[in-house]
Amino acid sequence: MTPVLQLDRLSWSVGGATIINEVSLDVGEGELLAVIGPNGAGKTSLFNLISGLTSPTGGTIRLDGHAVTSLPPHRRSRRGVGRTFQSSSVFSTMTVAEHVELAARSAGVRRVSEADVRGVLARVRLADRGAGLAAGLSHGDKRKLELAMLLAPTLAGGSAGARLMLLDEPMAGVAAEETGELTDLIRSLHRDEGRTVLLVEHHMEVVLGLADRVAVMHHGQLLAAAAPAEVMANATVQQAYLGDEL
Ligand SMILES: Nc1ncnc2c1ncn2[C@@H]1O[C@H](COP(=O)(O)OP(=O)(O)OP(=O)(O)O)[C@@H](O)[C@H]1O
Repeated sequence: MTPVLQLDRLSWSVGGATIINEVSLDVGEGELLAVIGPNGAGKTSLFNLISGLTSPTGGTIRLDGHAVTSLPPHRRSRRGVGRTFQSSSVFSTMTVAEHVELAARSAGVRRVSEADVRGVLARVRLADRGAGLAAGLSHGDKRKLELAMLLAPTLAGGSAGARLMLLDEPMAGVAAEETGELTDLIRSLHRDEGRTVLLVEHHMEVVLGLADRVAVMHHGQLLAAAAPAEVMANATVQQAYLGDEL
């Protein structure tokens, strides 16, 4: 089967520095791949390249076998690439439901009913929070809202929403007691709905609890991509972490 995502010698240099250095990686349909690595390894930069926020200076990106290397972010989003960011990005003056509606409309959905919005919010366990301001949500619930926004294109029979979800540190800023539920939610989007997930995460218990495979970045290079246990036992990976005193 053609991988959902294929990176071939992907590189990105800026101001004379090579930030991403010839990364080649295939991600299969329905796979949950965690991307780990010390601070500054290039994880977010890799997400920026895959989502189209930045353009590579070398190599290619394929989605479902088709080159998307030079497509702008909104065209990739229409092909099912959805992304969340390291810091949660909600609008303080908008309600929770309005966020979902906005995400649906910007994905081209014309008619958005209250029931549709409630359905998406229920999917992320925020069913009773729609009328409240997003600013009033806990960090964990803001993260759930961001996931709801990735699912929003499903409204009114639109597309299936993000099939390839790029989640950049979804546990950042989330209270310890909320991480379990958020982890369950990500697992269910992956296992129950078959969505392909790339996850950048520093919490190793979350990575080990979720990932089918772990990719390790270091100084812009891909050190390893393998089953979690294999990666943890890899001497080069251990050296990369110890060397950076993580
Ligand atoms: N636009 C840019 N211009 C110059 N350097 C950049 C730019 N974006 C990122 N970098 C540098 O590239 C390197 C990788 O950054 P990136 O944010 O991708 O790392 P990361 O692995 O996501 O780190 P963290 O775990 O701290 O979030 C860092 O040294 C960063 O300073």
